[in-house]
Amino acid sequence: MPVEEFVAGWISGALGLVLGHPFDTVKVRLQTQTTYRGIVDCMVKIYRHESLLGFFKGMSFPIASIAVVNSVLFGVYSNTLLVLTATSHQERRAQPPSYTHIFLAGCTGGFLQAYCLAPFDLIKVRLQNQTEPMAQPGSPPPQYRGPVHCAASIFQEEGYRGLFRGAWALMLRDTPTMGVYFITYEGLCRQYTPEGQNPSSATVLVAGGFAGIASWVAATPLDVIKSRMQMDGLRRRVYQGVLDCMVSSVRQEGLGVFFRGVTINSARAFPVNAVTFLSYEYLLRLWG
Ligand SMILES: C[N+](C)(C)CCCC[C@H](N)C(=O)O
Repeated sequence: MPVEEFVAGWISGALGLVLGHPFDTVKVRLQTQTTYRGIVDCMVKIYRHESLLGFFKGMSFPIASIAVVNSVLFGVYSNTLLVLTATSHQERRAQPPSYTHIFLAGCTGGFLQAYCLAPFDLIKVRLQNQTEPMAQPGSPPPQYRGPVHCAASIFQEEGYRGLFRGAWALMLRDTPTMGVYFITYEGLCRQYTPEGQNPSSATVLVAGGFAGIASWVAATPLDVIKSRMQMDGLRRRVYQGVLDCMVSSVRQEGLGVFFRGVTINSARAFPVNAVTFLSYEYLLRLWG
């Protein structure tokens, strides 16, 4: 099995992740808390109350897990294409796979990465939602002292299954939208690249950026539900399941609830995924 896609996926994912984490924290807060009036209000409050560090809450686990998560996504995507079309990544410019195959490979990658991502994403969301300033002597300590403490408390209180809270919503979110992600990327690259050639860096940046936006716009409704399911269970359990969470969120807040965080998500998605795809393509070319 070709391994360079796995390694390239890991490194490129890590670069994108650091760049996008501050936006991600604002997004998660807007989706799950009602105290903020909008993006700017949320940013100002985080900065005043928690300093710049507040934006980087919950980042260490995603950094540690991105090795697994992004390498599974890109590695499975590329190897599924290899199975479906019998072409390796070196041959794919000359013999481009069909969009159906790209979509199917993206969905497969998305489905498997969601399983690896679920516990890490849960811990990230729980930590991002702690609004206490970090390390202030005298103030009451936050519920979770850090990622390991958070994982251990969830495990103690809710068992192994507790670590997979929201995993269903995450899988439903990522399986089709990772198909959208790769289709948009490939489609845009092909559109702006002469046949048989490699896309230019500018093309890769723009195609990657728009792939991020398109897939995140499609993913936002289930992203909101996912984040809410993950926060559920922290105190008392409110939702019975994914469907119940959808229905009661719409009843209480109207259909607009499905688009909470979509603006900040898109603003984050462009740079993150431009950098992710550029470094991914660059590394693969470097290794031949
Ligand atoms: C499928 N879904 C839209 C959820 C994600 C697509 C982009 C994934 C990327 N690592 C990022 O964090 O932006």
